[in-house]
Amino acid sequence: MRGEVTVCKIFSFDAAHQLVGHKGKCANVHGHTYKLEVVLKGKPVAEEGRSDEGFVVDFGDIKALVKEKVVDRLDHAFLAKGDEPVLESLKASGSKTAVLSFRTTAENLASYIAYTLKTSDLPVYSVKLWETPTAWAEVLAEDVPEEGPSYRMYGGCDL
Ligand SMILES: Nc1nc2c(c(=O)[nH]1)N=C([C@H](O)[C@H](O)COP(=O)(O)OP(=O)(O)OP(=O)(O)O)CN2
Ligand SMILES: [Zn+2]
Repeated sequence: MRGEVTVCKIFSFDAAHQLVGHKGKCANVHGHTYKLEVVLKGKPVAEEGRSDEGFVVDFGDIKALVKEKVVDRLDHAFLAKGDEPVLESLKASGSKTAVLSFRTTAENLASYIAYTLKTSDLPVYSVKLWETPTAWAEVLAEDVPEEGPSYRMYGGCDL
């Protein structure tokens, strides 16, 4: 739309996961330093003299919300679907886990993050999640179904 601007805030978090049943090495428990790019789109605030004059959303406010809703929940956690053999022993030992109910692919995680932020009052345009320095998944907010990503139809989420 005319006058709109996209802005982006970038985050990073470390997490472990396991793709049970994967044909290759990702069937092992392993970790990633994920990079998360959150892109927002809107018209910059026009009112003169406001603290947020000229901002789409204050980068500091984006940071606080994305940290609270996403990063702090996933950082240094074992990201689980729920069927990983190692999950119960990790929980029993007090390790941080995030049981998401979906297979923890980059695609599903990006969809989960896009839905979480879209339903948190941010004018989200897109979410790009880098799983490795050479592989990412991107979800446009307009492509997230109203009822949420399909995993919500067959499972809950403890976050
Ligand atoms: N479409 C997807 N394919 C794969 C995913 C995924 O989430 N979506 N995930 C994995 C593994 O979890 C892991 O990310 C391995 O990915 P890969 O790119 O194969 O990792 P490498 O370390 O081999 O990367 P290089 O940069 O090529 O060394 C697997 N597939
Ligand atoms: Zn992986």
